[in-house]
Amino acid sequence: MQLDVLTELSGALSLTQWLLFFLVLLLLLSYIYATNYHGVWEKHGVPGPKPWPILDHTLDLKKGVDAAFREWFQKYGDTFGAYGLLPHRATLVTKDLSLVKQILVKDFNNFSSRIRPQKSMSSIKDGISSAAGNTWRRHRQVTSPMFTGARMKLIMNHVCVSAENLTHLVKQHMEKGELIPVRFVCSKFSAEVIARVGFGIASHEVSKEESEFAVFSRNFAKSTRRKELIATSCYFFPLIDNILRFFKFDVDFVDETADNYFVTILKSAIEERKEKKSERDGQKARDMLDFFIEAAVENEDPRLRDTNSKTLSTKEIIGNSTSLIIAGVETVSITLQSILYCLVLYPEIQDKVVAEVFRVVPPGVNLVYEHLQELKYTTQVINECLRLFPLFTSLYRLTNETKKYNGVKIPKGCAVQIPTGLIMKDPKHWVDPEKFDPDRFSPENKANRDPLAFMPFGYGPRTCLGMRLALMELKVILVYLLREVRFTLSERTEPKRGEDIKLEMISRTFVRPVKPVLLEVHTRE
Ligand code: HEM
Repeated sequence: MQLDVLTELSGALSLTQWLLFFLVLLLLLSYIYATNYHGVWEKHGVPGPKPWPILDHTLDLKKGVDAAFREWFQKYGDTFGAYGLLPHRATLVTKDLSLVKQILVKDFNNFSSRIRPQKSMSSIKDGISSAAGNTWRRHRQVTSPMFTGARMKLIMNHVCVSAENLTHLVKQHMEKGELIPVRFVCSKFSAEVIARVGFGIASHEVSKEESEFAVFSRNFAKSTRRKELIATSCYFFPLIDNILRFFKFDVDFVDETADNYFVTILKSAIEERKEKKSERDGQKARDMLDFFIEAAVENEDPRLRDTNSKTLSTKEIIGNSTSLIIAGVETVSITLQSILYCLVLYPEIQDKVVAEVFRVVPPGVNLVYEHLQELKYTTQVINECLRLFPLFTSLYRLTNETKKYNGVKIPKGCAVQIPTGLIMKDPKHWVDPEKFDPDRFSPENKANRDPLAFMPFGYGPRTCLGMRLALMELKVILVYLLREVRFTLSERTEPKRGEDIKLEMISRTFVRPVKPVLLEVHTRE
């Protein structure tokens, strides 16, 4: 009977009518799919902007995420519900620090998974920053001992060698009368540090003119306009992403060539270390790879399912290694770029930092770990740069189960976005927030502020794993550079004297200057 109806219908409709019918059906299904998560916040009484069908808030966000969020915070208060800020998710956005504390610290178990604004199918998908729940705990147990204070003290000499190499490179540019391409030279430094302390690769290998390790780690996260456009479409229809990947389109924010390069060198390094493992039994780990090898088990090992075991499969070791490279190279070099930019904008602050550096580490004295604690004003300057030029402007979490916090019900599966960039400029916590003022971080001023108002490295159990290493690198390099040279702006530099720096958001994840900073450099008298 049904077959008869269909046969009759197929005869009654022309080809064009059939095509139209399927087009309307496709649009209808797309509409249902793209809006099936709307209404969550209305149901739970969380205020927020109304989404557009299919486009969610894309049109509002055209003025910039910060501008749109500021407007919505003004209208709806410190917490609002939105849609599609993360791919195909209802997203709770909050700058209410007591709710932030519940999410990042007090009820961490309900928010232990991170959600990324963009998906990657590269090796990093098997590493710590993508790991969820119990798998993340296992990864963190293996990796945390690599970044303790005692470990930093042990590896500081490697950082110093790399800092010396960078200072030499800067002086070479200076002698040729060239401007300093700050991000380029700084990423050589941070790549060299990771190569040495991570994988035991000698620094002269990395400091070679355009070494592969340095070039690939600088270009590991590579975004193009085409990729950004595709990523935006995938927000509404994540299926598009899968289809494009199936047909081998390059849509990943991680550069495939760089990923292949690192996976290849890591595979052979892991094999080599495993073979020599028995020779090193009982000896202390020399680098991060040694820590990984200690935790290495076969892919099918049942201990991989035990949260408390310190184990990783080979795939996870590779994923963690590439995650540390991607997380450790550009982050430090872009931050160093902002710090040097702030120092040239405020020469009187550069003078104060230099005075402290010479007081703590006088000429002829070798820098040691204990000196770093004494660089109090330099640390204040670094913090103020991280506040004004945060690399990551939001933290993201995924809710494991439906729960109510401070009267706000957050349903299971919803994303949470904490706009740390805006919190670090919120007049509620910061007087005259746009002003560069390192004294905000004096002990007295810090004591009067909620610690959650300053989160450049995140907060709680899932905070940045490499924070200690990053801060050590930044302080060491400032000591080495500022003892030798002075940075300035001129008519030749980028930005020129009197011009403002323009920033852009890459892969909806991190912020960096649109044009790489180029500075003048002079010998310090
Ligand atoms: C100035 C430099 C850096 C900044 C501003 C920075 C910032 C951040 C932020 C905001 C997070 C997310 C935290 C959260 O979700 O609560 C993060 C995570 C992470 N960072 Fe950093 N980071 C820096 C340098 C480094 C370095 C040098 C390394 C290692 C070599 C590193 C490794 C990681 C890892 C592995 C994670 C993921 C941790 C996890 O999921 O458990 N970072 N970082």
